[in-house]
Amino acid sequence: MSDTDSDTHDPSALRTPIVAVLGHVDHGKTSLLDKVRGSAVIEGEAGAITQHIGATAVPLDIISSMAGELVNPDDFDLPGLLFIDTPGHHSFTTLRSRGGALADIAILVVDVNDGFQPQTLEALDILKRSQTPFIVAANKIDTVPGWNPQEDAPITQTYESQSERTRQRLDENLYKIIGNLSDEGFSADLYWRVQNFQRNVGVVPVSAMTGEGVPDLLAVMMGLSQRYMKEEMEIDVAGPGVGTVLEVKEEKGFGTTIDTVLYDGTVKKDDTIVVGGLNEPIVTDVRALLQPRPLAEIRTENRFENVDEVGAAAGIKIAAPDLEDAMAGAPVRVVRNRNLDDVIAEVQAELADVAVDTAEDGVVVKADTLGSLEAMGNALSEAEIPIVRAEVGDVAPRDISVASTAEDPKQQAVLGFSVDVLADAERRAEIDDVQLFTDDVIYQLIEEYTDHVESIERAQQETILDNITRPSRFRVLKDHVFRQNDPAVVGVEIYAGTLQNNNYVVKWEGNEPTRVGQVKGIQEQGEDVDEARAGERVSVAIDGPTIGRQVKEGDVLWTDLPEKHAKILEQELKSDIPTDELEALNMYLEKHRKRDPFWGK
Ligand SMILES: Nc1nc2c(ncn2[C@@H]2O[C@H](COP(=O)(O)OP(=O)(O)OP(=O)(O)O)[C@@H](O)[C@H]2O)c(=O)[nH]1
Repeated sequence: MSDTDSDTHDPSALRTPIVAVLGHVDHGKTSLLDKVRGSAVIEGEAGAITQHIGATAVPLDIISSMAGELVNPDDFDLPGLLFIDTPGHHSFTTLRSRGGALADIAILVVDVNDGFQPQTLEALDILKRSQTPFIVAANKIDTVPGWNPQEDAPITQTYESQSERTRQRLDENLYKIIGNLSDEGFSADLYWRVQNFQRNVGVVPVSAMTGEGVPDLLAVMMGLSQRYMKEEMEIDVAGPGVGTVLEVKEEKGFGTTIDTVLYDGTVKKDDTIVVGGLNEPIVTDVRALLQPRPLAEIRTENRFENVDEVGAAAGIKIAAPDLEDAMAGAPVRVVRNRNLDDVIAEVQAELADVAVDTAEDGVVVKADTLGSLEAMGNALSEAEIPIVRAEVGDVAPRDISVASTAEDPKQQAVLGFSVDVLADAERRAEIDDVQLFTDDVIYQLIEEYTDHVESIERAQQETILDNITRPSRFRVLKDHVFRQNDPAVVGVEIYAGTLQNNNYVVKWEGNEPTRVGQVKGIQEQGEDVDEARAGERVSVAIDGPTIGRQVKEGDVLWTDLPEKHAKILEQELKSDIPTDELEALNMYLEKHRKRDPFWGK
């Protein structure tokens, strides 16, 4: 960093970049956060890192001592990094600010052995959509066979301590990850080869277990923030605070509180704030600003410490009246010296931004936060599942009532993402026959619902199939005439399809079909059966013809398919009938269409 740069900006006016951690389950998000926090505590001795509500602030000097020579504090004027404590893309989608992601920068954790997994792709999709710069932590390098661990060392030093073979194994896995990133449209490389972090994604090999590569990770994040995000970090330190609700929580002695990440300005005790609520913006006065007590004092009666003022970026618990309807993911704005109506309008505009498109008919969707509701909206729209109502909150009886009025049984469903189902809602669902789906992973939730839709569709098809005449083609066997007529009884072999009792039978002469009679019984080896399938030889009683006249030995006969049935079979049930039946159907259609090209269309 040049001197001129640091001269022109007052360092106190730059806020801490907010960092979020994403990745597939078990790839090590929590461990990596713990490692950074744990190392920071050791490096900084007591009190150097500050525990916020929902976040941990690691100041620049601590980062510098953790990263060693990789981070020279004189090169930076950003105050450090603020790590959001809840990993995963769920919290990431919750953490939004004016139309974008609240996190300024993200770490995508990928298990170096496991590689890309479904939630890695989901996380990438979210990062792409929100245009959040990110780096990839290729985690668990210590599990590469033959690994020689170097506690907390930078990656170059670690590399030098590995055997040729081990290094090769690691490299292979790293290049696989780089290839996967490229498949998803991100040009990526090992971080030390990346010149422009705005254009290329840097991959940092790390171990959350041994701390190897953690110095590199911190250095890259500091560098990236300082170089490309400094302007966005400039805030009006004394200005009215702006933040996002992380969580709405009941707190003994304080009533309903909102855990908030403040990303601009300050919030003070007694400030009037506007908070996004379920029905309308909530206007209230800050009664208390609460921070967790430092670790050493955690045993005291009171878990929180009262403060008079907080500046961005910070995680803070706000206690104020009337917060019951506050929504996680909703905006929080301090009014201070401004027109209240203007601030309310700003909050309303932000809420309108995340409104999910609803249709006349569709499923009911509930989610725990505004951001996750929006993510559900996107995912459902991609899956072409219409939504009739989308709201933040637990599944309540009135959601069931709405779902129960859907005409299409497939839409008599409630999809709840990361929410609870209230007991009376569950009872109501049972009575009203409304299907409830809840999950903490969006794609799984959608999969459960589409499976359900498919099973309904299958059942519908099966009912149709039960009521439809099935095609068949069969031959009257030579020397198997057991009775001439009233009814005629003959041995037949089914070539294709299914011959069923009571089917009418047709014979083609040239292009002309003639109905010759009706099946009045099928016997297989002396036993009465309802149908005979392709390949089987059975004896059939046919009421109508006399053998030797309308029907002769060796004749090929067909089930007489009503035109309407032929049409349904061809247009809707093709994939539901066996191949041989389809073959019989096609031959039958072809015969008819020689005569009348529009038959069965
Ligand atoms: N050997 C090794 N194990 C690791 C490393 N990082 C994480 N693990 C282990 O991998 C498992 C999953 O780690 P977590 O940190 O819980 O993973 P996560 O991504 O936070 O998982 P969820 O929060 O469940 O999504 C744990 O058993 C960790 O001990 C690493 O670098 N090396």
